Amino acid sequence: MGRKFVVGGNWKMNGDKNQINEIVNNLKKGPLDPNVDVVIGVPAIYLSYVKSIVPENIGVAAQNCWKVTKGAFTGEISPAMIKDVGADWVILGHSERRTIFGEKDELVAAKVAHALEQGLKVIACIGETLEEREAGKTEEVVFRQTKALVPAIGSNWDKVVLAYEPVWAIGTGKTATPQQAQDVHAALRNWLSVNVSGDVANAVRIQYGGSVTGATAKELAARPDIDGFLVGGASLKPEFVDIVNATQ
Ligand SMILES: O=C[C@H](O)COP(=O)(O)O
Repeated sequence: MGRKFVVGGNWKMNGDKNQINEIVNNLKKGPLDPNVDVVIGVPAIYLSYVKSIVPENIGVAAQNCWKVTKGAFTGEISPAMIKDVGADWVILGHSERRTIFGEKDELVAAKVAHALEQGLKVIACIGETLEEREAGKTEEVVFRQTKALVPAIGSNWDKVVLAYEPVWAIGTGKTATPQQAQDVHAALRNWLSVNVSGDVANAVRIQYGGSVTGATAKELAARPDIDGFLVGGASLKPEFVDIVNATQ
């Protein structure tokens, strides 16, 4: 069976109730391809609100969480809390968490392990910086980031979506070419077949993220190892529907 296309909208730190109503109304209007999994990553403070207005067929994700259930961690939220308000996904290891907030591979892995243990599904992000790409280190970097996740994921690969997001393409308007993205996705799948298993490599969905728009989505989606997108800026706009429907 083929891999089901999965499109995430990562709103980042954007939106207020008015804008959220507009985005959700637009998603309701769609129409959204029923053969695509859609997940929206919303600011933590709006998780409950979004859950109360969004149709059941759209998944809701937190954009981060901490690595234990509860305790003295001011400002953090736990996977248990995310589940308690009805959301069942979390985005972890986003490059903005890694670069702005200094999250290292080990911390991302600990968060992934705990989120999975608590029953959340995880969009785990990896990707190289421009400097790393120009130094020819793209594969080295994404393999290192993925390797750190392997023990954290264990036998839960069916609850994980990998998001390959080259940092130089995020929010820059500079989308990776379909071939650049396909090459990294194929290399990742090959790495997984050698280091995890052939079954996991075949089944895991790998999203591309980085300046995806309604105009660029179709060509990217046509590549064999691109199984969906993680969309930032365009997920706040009506064109998100076109991105969801890119395989039609
Ligand atoms: O999580 C989404 C990515 O950071 C992509 O963001 P962008 O589509 O605004 O480039």
